[in-house]
Amino acid sequence: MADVYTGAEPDLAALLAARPAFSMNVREGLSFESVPLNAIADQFGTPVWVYGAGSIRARFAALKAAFAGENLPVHIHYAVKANDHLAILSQFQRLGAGADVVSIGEFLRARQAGVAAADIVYSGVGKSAEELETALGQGIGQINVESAEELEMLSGIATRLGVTAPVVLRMNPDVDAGTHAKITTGLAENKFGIAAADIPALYAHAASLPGIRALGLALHIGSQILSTEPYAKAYAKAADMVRALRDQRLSVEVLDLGGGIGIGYHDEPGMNLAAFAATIRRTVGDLGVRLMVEPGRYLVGPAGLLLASVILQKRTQKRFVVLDAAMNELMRPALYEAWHGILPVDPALFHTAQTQADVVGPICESADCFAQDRALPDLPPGTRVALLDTGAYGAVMSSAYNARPRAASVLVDGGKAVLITPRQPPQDLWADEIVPA
Ligand SMILES: Cc1ncc(COP(=O)(O)O)c(C=O)c1O
Ligand SMILES: N[C@@H](CCCC[NH3+])C(=O)O
Repeated sequence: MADVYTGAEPDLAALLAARPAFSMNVREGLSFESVPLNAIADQFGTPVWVYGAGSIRARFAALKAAFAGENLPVHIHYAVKANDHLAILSQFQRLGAGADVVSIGEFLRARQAGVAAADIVYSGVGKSAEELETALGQGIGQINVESAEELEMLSGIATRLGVTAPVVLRMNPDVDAGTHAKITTGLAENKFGIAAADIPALYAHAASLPGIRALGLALHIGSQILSTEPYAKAYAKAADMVRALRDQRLSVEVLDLGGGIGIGYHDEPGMNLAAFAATIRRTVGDLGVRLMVEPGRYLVGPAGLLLASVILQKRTQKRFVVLDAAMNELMRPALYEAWHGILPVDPALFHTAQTQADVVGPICESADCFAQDRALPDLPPGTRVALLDTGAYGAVMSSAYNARPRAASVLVDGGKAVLITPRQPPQDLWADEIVPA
């Protein structure tokens, strides 16, 4: 194994060691699921999103195994918002996952990828009448209602269509998920869900409304949750609510436990899946309800990377590494000050002395910065870097800001890379714009 690379600086080596889908070879450089990233960049150009089907399968299997370890029949609904590419959705469809959607666009994407309407759950604080009508018309499996107003609207639409809407009420448990303020959803001050105090009366009302079948409760307290503690608190409140509803002789068949399972981006450990499953069993395992979860980030975050090339390095008061990828591709650092690992693809670069650098894109915003004061080797123009753990909330949040066309994406499976989105020709950016005469 003489050509396996072992000489990286500690931080780079630790990033690599913690990610089994990556390997470093002195001849081929950094590979992802056995495909050299330089070969992908040579063939498809940069910036390019790279997703790994093997990683997706392994992560789905690990989550299923954790539930099986607790003897818990929990159905997994993949949260489409994390990565809505049809190639990714069809991976989950083949694995037997349902889908969790928050717009009719996501619903139609999941349908297009072959997910049965009955296996789709629809959440969101502002579903339009048109969206609800389409979802009901296609026989959606579950609508997670987030307000009394939405419930009335849905009852009217379902009655008009002559169908029964399968409804779950989303309870806001007022629990702090201990995550970034912009991605916490289960506090009373957040816009999501229905206050716990209002649930009993609204559930009883739902059970009596025409066109509505009240199936149960849902909750989702936030994203990138790293400890089981907030889950334990929220799920205990949900269990109390199920019992209270049953005491009122209301039928509760479903409990949707939401998503939010966190991953390790830097040196923090990701969620312990066994502990998560044990928390579910302990808090809601004996309710005799159909349990479901809606993870997104956990399933796809580490299964993707953004591959970029260095345009140039410049030095003012500071050292800047300017990439051909920018905040329009990956918004998380600008939006949440999120930390993403950055690995050089060329093994020779691992040897060179590291100095502090800001890694930035070409966009005219100082927020267009992927990393500040990051210890990195010299990165000459044309060399490639991988921005790690960007399979979730990466491409889905990208924009065309600064008239930057959409980057290509590639799916790696069985040691082969296949193009799944071509790079957008720049002229497509204005192809559907109308200039009045
Ligand atoms: C209702 C709902 N379900 C599931 C998810 C998926 O979250 P995550 O990607 O953190 O698992 C979200 C996003 O936070 C959500 O709002
Ligand atoms: N977009 C967020 C997660 C939001 C989850 C959706 N409710 C992120 O990148 O971390």
